[in-house]
Amino acid sequence: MLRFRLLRFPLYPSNLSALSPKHTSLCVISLSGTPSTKPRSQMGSYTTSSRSPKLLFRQLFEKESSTYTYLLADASHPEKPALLVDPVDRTVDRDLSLIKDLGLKLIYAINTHVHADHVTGTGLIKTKVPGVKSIISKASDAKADLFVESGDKIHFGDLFLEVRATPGHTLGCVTYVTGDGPDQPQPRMAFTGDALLIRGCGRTDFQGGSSEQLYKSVRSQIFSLPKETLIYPAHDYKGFTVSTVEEEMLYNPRLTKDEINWGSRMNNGGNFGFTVRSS
Ligand SMILES: N[C@@H](CCC(=O)N[C@@H](CSS)C(=O)NCC(=O)O)C(=O)O
Repeated sequence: MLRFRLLRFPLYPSNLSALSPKHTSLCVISLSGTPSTKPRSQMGSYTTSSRSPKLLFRQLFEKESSTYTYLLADASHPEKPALLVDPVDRTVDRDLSLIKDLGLKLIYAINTHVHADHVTGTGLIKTKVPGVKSIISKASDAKADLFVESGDKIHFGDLFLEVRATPGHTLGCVTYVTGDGPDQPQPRMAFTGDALLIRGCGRTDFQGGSSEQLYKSVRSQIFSLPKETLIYPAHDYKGFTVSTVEEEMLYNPRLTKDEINWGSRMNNGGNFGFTVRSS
């Protein structure tokens, strides 16, 4: 069975021994407090669903790791080609059953990064659905059938995802963004993995993590998208499902900080308006 290399980290906090020495002194951050002082009237009134005559879209949740898996398909294409973003092994049967019910043809199982908190369902899917190709970034140094890098496009029917490199949580993190064009979903949708979470971001204390890189990635590759772009993260721990670029630019308590304040605070568990627990 095909598995990515770094995958079987036990859940926190017992995984610390599996990580590099730098992790053991790291703080665990939990959220509290008000994220922003900016008035809500600054924000446009954007929809939180995407419109496309072609796209079939489902957001699926795995509760033990609080992970979102996303199903996208071109429902107007005769073969209804589909892909899964960040499938989890525990929920593969559920996801494949849904795909069968909807009459879709799964062609790709793709990952935004090598997940430290759960096992990707990609390998299991490949044993259950012959012909499915796994995809991950070249920079992740993981195993897969196909490797992508910034600027690549992943086509499914008439639709496609664009690849944007967003390292920082891990070296190989990428964000997949729905295409820009007449037949593509509007607003665009960004599957940000752990680079950008709703009102948060991925931790940077894992091997290959870099707070400086994460800050630059989010600013240059995600916040540069149209403001109405929908943000779909790989995890949510607070019950959120979707956000927009504009909402996160205004209210994300971490990414609204300037760069100088960001780096040292992220690395040292400093005050982002969060309660910080040192381990
Ligand atoms: N903060 C989470 C704990 C789980 C966790 O650390 N999740 C990772 C993504 S999976 S590797 C993460 O980056 N979380 C963001 C963070 O700020 O910790 C929780 O609240 O349960």
